[in-house]
Amino acid sequence: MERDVEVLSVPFGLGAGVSGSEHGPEAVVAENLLHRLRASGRRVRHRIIEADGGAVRSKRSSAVFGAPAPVDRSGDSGGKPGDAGCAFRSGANGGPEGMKHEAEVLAINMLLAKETAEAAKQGRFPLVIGGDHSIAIGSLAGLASHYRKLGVIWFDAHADLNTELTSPSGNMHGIPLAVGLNRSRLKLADVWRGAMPLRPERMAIVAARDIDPGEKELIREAGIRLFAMKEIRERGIERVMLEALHIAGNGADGVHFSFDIDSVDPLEAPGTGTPVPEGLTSHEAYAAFGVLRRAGRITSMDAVEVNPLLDGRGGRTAKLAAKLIVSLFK
Ligand SMILES: NC(=[NH2+])NCCC[C@H](N)C(=O)O
Ligand SMILES: [Mn+2]
Ligand SMILES: [Mn+2]
Repeated sequence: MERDVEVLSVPFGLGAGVSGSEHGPEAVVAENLLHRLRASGRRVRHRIIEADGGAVRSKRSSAVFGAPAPVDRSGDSGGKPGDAGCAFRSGANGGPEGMKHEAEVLAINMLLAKETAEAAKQGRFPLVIGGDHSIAIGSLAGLASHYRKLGVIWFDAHADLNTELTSPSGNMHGIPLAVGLNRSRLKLADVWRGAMPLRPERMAIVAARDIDPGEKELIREAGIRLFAMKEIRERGIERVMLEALHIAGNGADGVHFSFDIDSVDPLEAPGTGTPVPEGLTSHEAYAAFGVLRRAGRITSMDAVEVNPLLDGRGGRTAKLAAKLIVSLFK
């Protein structure tokens, strides 16, 4: 039986270094998303998850902490230790480890975790539309309380495996997968009680090509399977996806698909805050989604990091994201 879809819009962007991803859900849903999902024969329900009546979404650090506005880091993958930008690490903008907007990220994710846990429990398919990728913390926390053996397929130009100690940027969207593994100071169960930490053996990262030193070390040490662009080009995305499914689905009672739009090449998906060249073509992305749809193993999904403010006129990145999402269901 096809599951009903619970679309959870999360207009939250404070986990990213640049603003705009908080407008992602509106732009993606505006592409007739709900109607197109219903046309796939599913029952679809849509809810918007906001902390603080939504006030938090527009507040950046100056307003929240009374501290100076963040300096321009010219994309948040910069700021290697020793850079001037690293003043952030101990600056007034972050928490104890220099992470930015940690309290807001925790608050929104506690709300979201409740929703993904409840939807999964009711047998629905939680489809979380972000927002920056820090909201995957809440998705994972809720899902990992219902599914005791959750597998994860992580589509991303990045590994999102930094911890509060290794993050070069202080941006919370760089750490969600480390939180899922309970490798960070913030633990999955702090977000939603009863959440089981993810197992690295049931994790596959696809299309990552901008990985920080601390993340590389964690990938190596934990033995996480990473499908780099080189391997994708050599073997083809279909074969890679079958193996990714095999890994994530191994003994799993649920498989979460976390889709960061920056996995796709910026030539085709420019509307995102941390673009990295040499990514997937849209054709490869469709092929990947096709493999996932046919396998029928995916039980929940995030679609994150669409930034309409960087998308130019026409909103091609939001359009692509919506089309890809729909292709997972029909
Ligand atoms: N979800 C994302 N787009 N994450 C980008 C992370 C970039 C970089 N690795 C950092 O930790 O800041
Ligand atoms: Mn990401
Ligand atoms: Mn990314």
